[in-house]
Amino acid sequence: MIIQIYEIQTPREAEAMAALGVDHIGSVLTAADDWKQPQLWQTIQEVAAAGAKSSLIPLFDDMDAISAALDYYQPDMIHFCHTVLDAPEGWEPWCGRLMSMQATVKQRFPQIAVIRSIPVPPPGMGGDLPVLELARHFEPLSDFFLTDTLLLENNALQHQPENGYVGITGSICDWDTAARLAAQSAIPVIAAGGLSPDNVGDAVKAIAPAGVDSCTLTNARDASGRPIRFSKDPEKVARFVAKARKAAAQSGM
Ligand SMILES: O=C(O)c1ccccc1NCC(=O)[C@H](O)[C@H](O)COP(=O)(O)O
Repeated sequence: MIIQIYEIQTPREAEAMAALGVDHIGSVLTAADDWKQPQLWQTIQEVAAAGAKSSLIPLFDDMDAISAALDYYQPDMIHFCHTVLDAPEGWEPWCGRLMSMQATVKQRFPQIAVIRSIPVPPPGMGGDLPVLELARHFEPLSDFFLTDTLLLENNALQHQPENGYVGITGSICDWDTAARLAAQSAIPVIAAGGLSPDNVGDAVKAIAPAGVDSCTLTNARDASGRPIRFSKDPEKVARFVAKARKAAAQSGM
């Protein structure tokens, strides 16, 4: 069972995550014109030194900036999180262009694995969205899928926390759809979206994924109880790891 934790941006947090048993340690590049960050380079070096694997999300589509960042950071994985289904021109043309991006990454950086987020609506919503069909398009050019929660309002796509990208909602997706994706995919599927120490065990049993991922509900919280982005709560991460591994063992995974 792969344990993946996001929004690790400093060497100290990377060292702490690896010590807690986290396998994939994820970081984020928020802007194409600010992709080069020496502290993040040190963070990715720390991940490797600690024996974990680094994953990098570019929240931009500038292929030159993405290539320069991959050459500089040399992460183990690049993670693409596009919403895809919100494309004004329709999801299929946009999916084709995103597949070209993944093909370019694989050609230029064959040693870097590709994680592709697959948007999954909240429980009982968006049943007509082509989630499984979308995954079949991406599968030949991906090494991992990540199921992540796509926020909807009255079954219509609403703005995601990071516009144009699926993720960090702190809300669960439809686990039946996630389970169907895990069953149909020939590549490992990591379950994400609103996972916490309290529900990760149920998610493992419901989805039977190759891994689980968390961001919001393993973050530290401010005085008002709101999650603090880019600040992890080590005690929550430790409980998340323990509960996920216990559920995997109980399920014979
Ligand atoms: O980590 C981010 O800042 C991020 C931003 C935009 C899209 C995806 C992002 N992270 C990808 C992840 O795998 C998150 O851990 C995943 O979305 C789960 O988030 P949460 O529901 O907060 O657990």
